[in-house]
Amino acid sequence: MSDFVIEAAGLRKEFGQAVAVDNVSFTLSRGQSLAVVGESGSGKTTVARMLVGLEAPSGGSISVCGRPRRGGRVSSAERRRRAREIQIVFQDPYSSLDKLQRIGDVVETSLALHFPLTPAERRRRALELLEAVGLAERHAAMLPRQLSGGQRQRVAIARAIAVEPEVLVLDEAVAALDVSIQAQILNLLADIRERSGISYVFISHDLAVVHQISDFAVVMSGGRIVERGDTRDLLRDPQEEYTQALRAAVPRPGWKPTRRQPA
Ligand SMILES: Nc1ncnc2c1ncn2[C@@H]1O[C@H](COP(=O)(O)OP(=O)(O)OP(=O)(O)O)[C@@H](O)[C@H]1O
Repeated sequence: MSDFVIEAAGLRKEFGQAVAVDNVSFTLSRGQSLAVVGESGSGKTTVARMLVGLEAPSGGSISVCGRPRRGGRVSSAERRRRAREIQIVFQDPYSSLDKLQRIGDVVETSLALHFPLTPAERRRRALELLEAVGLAERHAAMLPRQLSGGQRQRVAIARAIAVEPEVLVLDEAVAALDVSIQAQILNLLADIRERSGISYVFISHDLAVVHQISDFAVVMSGGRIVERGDTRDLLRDPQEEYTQALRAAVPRPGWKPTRRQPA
């Protein structure tokens, strides 16, 4: 069996006349964390959406866990199987959480789709998962609007890891959070990876964040990969002007964070 959990080869996506992604190839090994980095409009989100099947490639191929992903209609059993392989967490979990669904039920619904558990077992597992992302039992009874942006992002992560996927794609998953909350979520993700051996594809425009979470990075500009390598090397010694410019935006010691708008 292939050691790669993701093999993307020659990926391309056209929207009408516009080419959003052009000849993008990379692999991800089990337990690794790969960053896809680039400025706004570089094609990162389109790559993420193709990986999880939300967008069909115009060209190229994607294999997840050694199985080629083909477009077209898929059975619900196949959809469930794919969900066990790869999950995604978006920038703003609020829009992907049902506003009327209590937090405990969000996680339980995810479990119910994938595991034959009794209601009591499911409840227990949901509480364990919430605890694993730093939420308490009392949060289970709350609605999304009663939580902070950082707490909502924890719920989205709990819902995704409930499925025990091989790969988690995080699309600007900490971009809307305060710097201190970002750090908490990044630590949480690092813990989860260490405990479970999950692999990450971490999509971000922010090299400072990427530095903390990924082993390898690909740098995208205008839909193409312009540079790739070990994240530390890329940050220390970027070869491409574009990467150098991205790096220039990384905070240095003494830099004072400006508060971002909460999600
Ligand atoms: N559904 C769509 N229809 C038409 N054009 C699209 C669509 N989705 C993305 N694009 C275009 O494809 C290009 C890449 O967009 P994409 O969202 O992948 O970039 P990005 O690097 O993730 O940027 P951002 O961080 O701002 O989302 C952009 O020019 C965008 O306008």
